[in-house]
Amino acid sequence: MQQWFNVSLQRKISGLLVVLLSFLFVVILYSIYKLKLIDAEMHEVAEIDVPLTEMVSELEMMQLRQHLLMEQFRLNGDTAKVALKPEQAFAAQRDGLKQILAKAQRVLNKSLQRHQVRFAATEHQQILASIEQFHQQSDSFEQQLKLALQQDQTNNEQWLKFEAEAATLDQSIVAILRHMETLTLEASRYTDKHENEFMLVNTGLGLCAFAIGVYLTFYILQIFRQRIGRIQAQIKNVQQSIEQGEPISNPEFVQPEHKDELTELEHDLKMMVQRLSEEISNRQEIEQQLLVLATRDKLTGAYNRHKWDEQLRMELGLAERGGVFSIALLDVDFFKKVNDQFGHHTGDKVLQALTANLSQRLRKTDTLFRLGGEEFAILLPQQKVEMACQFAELLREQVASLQVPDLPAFTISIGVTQYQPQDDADSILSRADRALYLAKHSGRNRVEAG
Ligand SMILES: Nc1nc2c(ncn2[C@@H]2O[C@H](COP(=O)(O)OP(=O)(O)OP(=O)(O)O)[C@@H](O)[C@H]2O)c(=O)[nH]1
Repeated sequence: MQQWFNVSLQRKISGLLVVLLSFLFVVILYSIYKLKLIDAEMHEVAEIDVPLTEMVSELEMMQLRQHLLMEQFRLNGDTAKVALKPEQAFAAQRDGLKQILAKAQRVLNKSLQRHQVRFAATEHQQILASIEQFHQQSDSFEQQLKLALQQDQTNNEQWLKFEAEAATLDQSIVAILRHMETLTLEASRYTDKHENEFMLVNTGLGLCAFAIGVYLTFYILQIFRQRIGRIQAQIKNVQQSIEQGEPISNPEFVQPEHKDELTELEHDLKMMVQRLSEEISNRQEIEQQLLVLATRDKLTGAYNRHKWDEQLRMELGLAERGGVFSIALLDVDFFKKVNDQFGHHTGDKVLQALTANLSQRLRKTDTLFRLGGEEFAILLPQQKVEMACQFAELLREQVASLQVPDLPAFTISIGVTQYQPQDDADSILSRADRALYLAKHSGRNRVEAG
């Protein structure tokens, strides 16, 4: 069974069709066999039972005629009133009777020899034996009647004896007739029964074949619908992910239980979806890293000069339409000494500590940039110079009081300026630079506005 699931789809469908066709083949074979049987039975009825039924009718007629004859002879006792003499009348009667019985014997003998009698063959033989016996009784009766008539002994007593013997013959004939009738009736019932069986079984088998066909069709359609549905869902998933540039949500990857063309296709598609999902995730990660590299300073993590230029241009654009903003330029005091005294590595640590401290204090809208060396800038949107100076003073104080283990204390000087109409990137930066220069030359660890 397990192997069957692993064969190709074409072989699966072919297998199911072979099952269905085999079933239909059996149904057809059964029908042919049953039809032949019924045909043989119909032949038997036509060749045996119909002639026998006709003979039964003829024998009944003969019997009636014999009764009439006997009655005539008995009542009249005068041979002149009937067309034939009694012995002639009985001989004619006997000949007719014998002819019919001989015909019946021929039909039965022929059918028994040809093995056409399928039903109750022994009973047919019994009929033959009864007919034979009747012939003997009839011959004996005829002899006695002939003798009695020749000796003219046809008195009442004699007629009563003949009547009794004729009644015995009658009974024999009646027994044969009833036997024949019973057999023909049972034969037709037997044929009817076979026909009904044939109809019933064939209808049942036909319905079974139909049910199997319908089941197989729906089974195959269901398999296709499920599998193709899953493949379509995966393709849709991939399409959405490609359109949105997002990794594929929950890409399932289940090892297929059985192998055929569709499961292999499904499996390949899932592999492709998984790889695509990984590639999209990797690409996003790389894009994120590139973005960080392009906009952030590697040492401190603050935004770099490139980002500063971009943000400053944007802020200038907004300010030209009526906005306001300030910038603060800040520089570590005597940083060269830190480097010289504690080493370049400690100098780096100082820059990192400064960045971390400033970043903690900034508002969400403010941004810190490292412009180069130990020089930093803060962009303060919607801030006038007074507020910006107050904020810069706060930052300066906090840096001055900063104590970081293994790092020397350090201070910063800050130059603050506000956007002024007609400002561009260079002019506003130059003004801030001049303010910083002033702070440096005024003793450092100071905030100056420009
Ligand atoms: N450790 C370290 N030092 C740097 C880095 N960038 C620049 N410097 C050093 O910073 C020092 C700046 O020195 P100066 O321009 O003379 O300024 P200063 O010593 O801070 O003096 P003032 O600014 O006048 O207070 C130089 O010695 C540079 O080598 C850096 O990324 N790391």
